Amino acid sequence: MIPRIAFTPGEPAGIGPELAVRLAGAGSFAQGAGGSAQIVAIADPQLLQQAAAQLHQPLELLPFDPAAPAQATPAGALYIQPTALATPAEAGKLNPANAAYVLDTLRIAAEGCLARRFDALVTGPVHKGVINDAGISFSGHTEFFADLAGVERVVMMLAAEELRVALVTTHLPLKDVSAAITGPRLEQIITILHRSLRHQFRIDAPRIGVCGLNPHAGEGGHLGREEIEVIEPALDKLRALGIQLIGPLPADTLFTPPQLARCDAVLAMYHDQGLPVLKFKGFGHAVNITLGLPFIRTSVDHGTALNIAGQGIADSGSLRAAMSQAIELAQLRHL
Ligand SMILES: NC(=O)C1=CN([C@@H]2O[C@H](COP(=O)(O)OP(=O)(O)OC[C@H]3O[C@@H](n4cnc5c(N)ncnc54)[C@H](O)[C@@H]3O)[C@@H](O)[C@H]2O)C=CC1
Ligand SMILES: NCC(=O)COP(=O)(O)O
Repeated sequence: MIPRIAFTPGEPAGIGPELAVRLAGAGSFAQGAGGSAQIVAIADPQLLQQAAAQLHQPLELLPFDPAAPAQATPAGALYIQPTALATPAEAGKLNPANAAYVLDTLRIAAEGCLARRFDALVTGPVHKGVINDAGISFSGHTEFFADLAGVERVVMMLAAEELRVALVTTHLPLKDVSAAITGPRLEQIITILHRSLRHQFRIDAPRIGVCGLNPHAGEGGHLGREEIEVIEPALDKLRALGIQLIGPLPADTLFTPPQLARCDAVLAMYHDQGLPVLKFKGFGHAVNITLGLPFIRTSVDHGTALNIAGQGIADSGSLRAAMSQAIELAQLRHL
């Protein structure tokens, strides 16, 4: 089976367009770890050709026909579903006029996944700020796809070699985190994480390490009571259902090698509790996976990198890893 993968390069002024060209050049999806695939870029063709010219790398854009059987993408090429920019993009210079274009590409890709025209979706980085500057409320792909698919709860998990970190809360101001950590939310998140580790990552009896929220996991209630009042009762309920949970442990204890060796995944309470550790371990080849959606979605571990956009020095390792992971998950789904 040749999976058909939708690919959105993301913010047109960021490194996404040049990473698309690098991805095509590497041809890693034609003969890569995940096997062969048909990659369909949902993007402005001129934008991709402009990036190819900047990199002095040829890029062939092949017309995408959803009615034709999926075919492996040849090295040096991408299939394209053309989507027009509102205005030409300049590397490194954000323009709110193109925010609607970015969201159009995401919507086309996700709707294609929901309609089973695509087997998975790989996203490049978007700039959340410029979309909001355009007057469109947007906090991230994760939340956008959950809304579009009509799913109440999804889980953001980033995976590098030997470390998986999932988050209870995602793009939330720190002052709102405590109130967002509720028993029902923890139960939903851990259930989705557990199910995905079993069925998508083929771990029979996953062990999940859970961070506390407060320093020293609350120090017995002297440094915060969320562990005692919310987290521990939720974990006890889930343990009674047979889920193996370690914690809540202080995050600075859980993220030590002996504790990590006991866990198949770590659940962090908020974005910057878990992701700095993951990025220290695997930045450049880690993959962001949204669990709990009705379709497979993976993404890069980095942002738009405006400071280096257009210079031809952006590392495509994480995009290639995200592509391989999506191909692998799509193939497993069809077994
Ligand atoms: N998957 C996504 O759509 C993500 C989007 N973002 C968004 O990206 C924007 C910029 O975020 P920042 O915090 O500046 O993070 P960033 O990841 O864009 O940049 C941080 C540093 O890493 C470098 N860097 C990032 N990717 C690189 C690559 N592939 N090769 C070489 N160097 C690379 C950058 O040059 C910069 O020095 C924000 O709007 C943020 O929300 C951030 C993370 C993920
Ligand atoms: N730090 C990861 C991140 O912000 C990616 O978010 P999303 O756009 O994939 O939801």
